[in-house]
Amino acid sequence: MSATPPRVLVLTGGIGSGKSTFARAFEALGVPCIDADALARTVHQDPAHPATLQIARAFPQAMAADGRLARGTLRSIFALDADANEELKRILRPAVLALAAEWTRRQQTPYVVWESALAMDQALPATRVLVVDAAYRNRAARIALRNPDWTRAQVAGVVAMQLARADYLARADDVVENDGTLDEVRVLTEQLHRKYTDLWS
Ligand SMILES: CC(C)(COP(=O)(O)OP(=O)(O)OC[C@H]1O[C@@H](n2cnc3c(N)ncnc32)[C@H](O)[C@@H]1O)[C@@H](O)C(=O)NCCC(=O)NCCS
Ligand SMILES: Nc1ncnc2c1ncn2[C@@H]1O[C@H](COP(=O)(O)OP(=O)(O)OP(=O)(O)O)[C@@H](O)[C@H]1O
Repeated sequence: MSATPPRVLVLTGGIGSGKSTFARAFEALGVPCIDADALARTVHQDPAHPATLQIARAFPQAMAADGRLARGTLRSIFALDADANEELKRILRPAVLALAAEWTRRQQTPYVVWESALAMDQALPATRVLVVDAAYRNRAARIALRNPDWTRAQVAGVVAMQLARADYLARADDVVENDGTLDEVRVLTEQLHRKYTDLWS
């Protein structure tokens, strides 16, 4: 294990902007990446986790019969109720942060990537923030391909509950545009990786 923990590059942006796509490109360059949504899922899909029990007390209508948080609740419950969404994030945040910090300490690279759509409204501890930005029409079209069961209104509902584009951009150290091809994603990621390696090696 290295003496100093890796720097944390927070990779953020709105739903469908391309965070996971950039995370895969960083991974291909040997940078360890972790996804806050996936960590949240390990928590709320464990019926015995204290945070899941807390969610069940606050939102019994959001639970599946097996005691896990039901998938699909983002569209049907949390996107429709800002207070409920804040409460869900407040419950999950400490558990997600603890898992992310513990994972980070085990990495041995100069930096790691934490991917999260909620990075900035959740004030994740970051060395640097990289925002993925894409035109709304591209995001909506990509989400429609990835999640064919989501209506346009549901996509718009989730977008409305996230930070505004200007707020993401205002808090970015770096911004990367994702309106081109996957080849362009690879090239842009290589450029960013060179920059971060120069900064942090
Ligand atoms: C609400 C949940 C159960 C919905 O799960 P579901 O499988 O239906 O959606 P999925 O996880 O694939 O999310 C899809 C996308 O929606 C966006 N999103 C997810 N949760 C939220 C939220 N609470 N608020 C705004 N956008 C969100 C992200 O862009 C995400 O990638 C899940 O997304 C979740 O646990 N969200 C909270 C995550 C959280 O609070 N993390 C703490 C970070 S520190
Ligand atoms: N440049 C691109 N060209 C073609 N398809 C892309 C591009 N970028 C992303 N996609 C596709 O768009 C969809 C959304 O991208 P991705 O999952 O990376 O976004 P995200 O920001 O992680 O989304 P979420 O917040 O929902 O997790 C995926 O199916 C992905 O394969």
